[in-house]
Amino acid sequence: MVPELEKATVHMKSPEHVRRVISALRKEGPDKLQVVSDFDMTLSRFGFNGRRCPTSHNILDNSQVISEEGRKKLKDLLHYYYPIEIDPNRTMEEKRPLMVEWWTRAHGLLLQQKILKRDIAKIVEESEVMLRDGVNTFFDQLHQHNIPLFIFSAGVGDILEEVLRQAKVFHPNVNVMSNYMDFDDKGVLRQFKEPLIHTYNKNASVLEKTDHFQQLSSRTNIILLGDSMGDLSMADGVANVENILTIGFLNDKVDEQRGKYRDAYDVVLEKDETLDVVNGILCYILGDLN
Ligand SMILES: Nc1ccn([C@@H]2O[C@H](COP(=O)(O)O)[C@@H](O)[C@H]2O)c(=O)n1
Ligand SMILES: [Mg+2]
Repeated sequence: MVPELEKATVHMKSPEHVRRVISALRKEGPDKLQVVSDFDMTLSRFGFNGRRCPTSHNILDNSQVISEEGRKKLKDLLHYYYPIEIDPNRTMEEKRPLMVEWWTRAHGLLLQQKILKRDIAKIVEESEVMLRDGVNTFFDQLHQHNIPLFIFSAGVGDILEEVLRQAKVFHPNVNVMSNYMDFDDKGVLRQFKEPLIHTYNKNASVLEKTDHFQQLSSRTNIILLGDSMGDLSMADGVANVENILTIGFLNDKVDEQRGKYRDAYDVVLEKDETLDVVNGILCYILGDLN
């Protein structure tokens, strides 16, 4: 039904459940469907040619507008907190305060740097960010069929929006919820807007000021894409979910995290830098409409 599900990167705890959900999504059609996706390391690539690709935070951290000392401090934070973020032996409850600590300290350092709004396009242009292979097909299929795509990211909203703009995929069906920068009247970064979104609070608790999911109340079928265990709660704010297919990219510490990912996500894509499987599933669901 979806040849891409035969790829060696694909792992499913229950292929039968996956088949059943995909059939239901196809039967009910695009008018009932919405897609909820993480950004960093889900729509963007984790690595290329053996090197890590930057997250939306890293795009800023590594840029020339940050002093050498600032860059070093931001890197030190990454090296300390990232292993905690992905540690399969710690609970989310243990991780939450530490993630708040990481984001707060990193944003505090960025605030000391006099980042200008007008520099964002150049910062992104000069970065090493890469979107996953197949990203154009993904965005174009959703746009063509008026399927809403909600990008729910603990990254930096202004940066990720610019990445999408430069890739020419920021279509009107795309909405973003993320950490946005607040600039003063001279265009200098003065703070990050509330609420702070980190890896383990991507749920209805930070969506109070938006009625995005309420506006889409007839779309009770969901495809959810993520790369973290925290991403699994991104669609918790959707009422009356009928069918949900969760697809998880397992990018890092694969052997250690495999068990948890296979238990939690319907489809796990191990070290797969493409959107081939997602596109194959969408292509099947949209079937004759394509
Ligand atoms: N200072 C920081 C804080 C977080 N990160 C990474 O960003 C990712 C969050 O964005 P999503 O789009 O994936 O929600 C997360 O994986 C952190 O590792 C960072 O690079 N720097
Ligand atoms: Mg991510």
